[in-house]
Amino acid sequence: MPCNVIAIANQKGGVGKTTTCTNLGIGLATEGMKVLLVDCDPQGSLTISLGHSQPDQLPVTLSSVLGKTMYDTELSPQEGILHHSEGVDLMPANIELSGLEVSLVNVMCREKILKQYLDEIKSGYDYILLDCMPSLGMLTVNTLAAADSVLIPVQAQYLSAKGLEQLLQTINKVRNQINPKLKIDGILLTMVDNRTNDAREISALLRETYETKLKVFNPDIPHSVRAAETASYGKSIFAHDPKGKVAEAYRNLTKEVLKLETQRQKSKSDLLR
Ligand SMILES: Nc1ncnc2c1ncn2[C@@H]1O[C@H](COP(=O)(O)OP(=O)(O)OP(=O)(O)O)[C@@H](O)[C@H]1O
Repeated sequence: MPCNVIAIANQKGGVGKTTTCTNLGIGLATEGMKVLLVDCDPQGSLTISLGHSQPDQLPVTLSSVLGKTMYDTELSPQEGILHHSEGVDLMPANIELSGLEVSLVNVMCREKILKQYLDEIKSGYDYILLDCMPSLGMLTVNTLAAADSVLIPVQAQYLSAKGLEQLLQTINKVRNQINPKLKIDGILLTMVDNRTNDAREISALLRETYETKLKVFNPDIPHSVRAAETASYGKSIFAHDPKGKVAEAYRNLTKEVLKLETQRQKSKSDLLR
């Protein structure tokens, strides 16, 4: 199976990108996939969520390996990659990534530095998930240029829905100018509290607005205090609350994502016939 690179993106902060990256990644690893999670956010939330509470003390991070890629310095394939007890690999990040984003501006092929790096290591993985930062800057453009597809977590709130249009425009631009094969896997509604009318209405509105053009994953990810706790324990929802509704929702998402790949492989082989 070829490696699938999925960017988990939304320029709005706090919508569940890191939580989705962690739980989808560990979900895929539980299904036997070889998975690398890449923290593409200088806040280092994914790195912290996977148990590295002091990302600034890590000797090698995404900024170091991208720096080496930029200046054609030799890089060993496993350099800086950490292993998590639940079966996924992690390329961590810390605040140094902000500095790297600034220096990207003066580099040739600046949109494709992350892609160049991933092309070197992707043969060892079935899935690489990119946890994007909450912006549409050069790092996010790098993730979209490197990805085969984008998965968009959206919190069921009015303002999240507005920001989605901007993100879809950026994805279109990247598709037209840099990465014509970029697909959208779908929108994932997160932190849905079905006890409130507001959340139910917005959730229904988002489905109504986008379901004709894009996949909206079913079911939503419910809101749960247990899910909010996982980052501080450095583990997934499957380890922290295996029988809870959020674990079940992320298990379903994992199955949906695997199904998408099977469908793509099938349509490719149908085309070749
Ligand atoms: N299903 C959920 N129920 C309750 N809280 C959640 C859920 N999913 C995520 N959270 C919490 O919401 C907050 C934001 O989630 P997360 O960090 O995954 O978002 P993000 O989009 O990656 O944020 P940023 O844009 O800052 O990187 C975190 O405190 C997280 O623990």
